[in-house]
Amino acid sequence: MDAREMKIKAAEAALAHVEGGMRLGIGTGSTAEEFVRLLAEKVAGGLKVEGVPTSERTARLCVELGVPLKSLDELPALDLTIDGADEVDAGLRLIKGGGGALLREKIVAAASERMIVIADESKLVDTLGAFALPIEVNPFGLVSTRIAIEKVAARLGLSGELNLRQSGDGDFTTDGGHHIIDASFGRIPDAEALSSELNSIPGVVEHGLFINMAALAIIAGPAGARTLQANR
Ligand SMILES: O=C(CO)[C@H](O)[C@H](O)COP(=O)(O)O
Repeated sequence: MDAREMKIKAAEAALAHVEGGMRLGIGTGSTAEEFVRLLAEKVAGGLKVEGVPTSERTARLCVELGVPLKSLDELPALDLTIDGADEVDAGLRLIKGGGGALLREKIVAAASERMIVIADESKLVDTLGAFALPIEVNPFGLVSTRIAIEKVAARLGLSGELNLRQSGDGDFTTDGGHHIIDASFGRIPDAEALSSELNSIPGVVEHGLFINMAALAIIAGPAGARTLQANR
């Protein structure tokens, strides 16, 4: 089974949690897009759901495939969000934001009664941090914000390169008009502490640590999909 087939397996298993009438948060990334494709088939077959997309990219795919969309202001309380992740640990702590949508993803997940993460098994880790942590920052005062991030990291015994994410024509800009610093800290033994320290920096808009947000993770490997439950 190749990586795409594993993503489809995870998306199929997540679809089993979707019921008619649900208000869905719809994630961003290649795994979430497999979910959108499967959801669109169900919608074409008569399933009635309304979705709130977590990015312009996901919104475009949903429109193309006929998945009905609303804004989060129109549907401020959601039943379920299905989204991918860059890393998942056994406590269902996540690193997200590889696709640059972490702010809307976190807002949408927080507005949902439940979040289910879908991923292939390459995303499952013992300790978060092999994937560089995306930190969404305001373009104003970037240098100061960067220094503040370095200080916070040093207090927690972390260090590593901070790279301002680039796209084809310059600095990457998120749907919200911000930039992303990818922080290669390596192992993050205390994700909770790093999360709250980063949240205290004014230039940090949001970061890609999702803690106590996912209720289930559906992880697909060659033998099929298995479900990990948050123990809280
Ligand atoms: O957080 C995300 C986007 O901001 C994605 O969910 C994450 O990057 C995983 O993407 P993929 O399913 O393509 O590996």
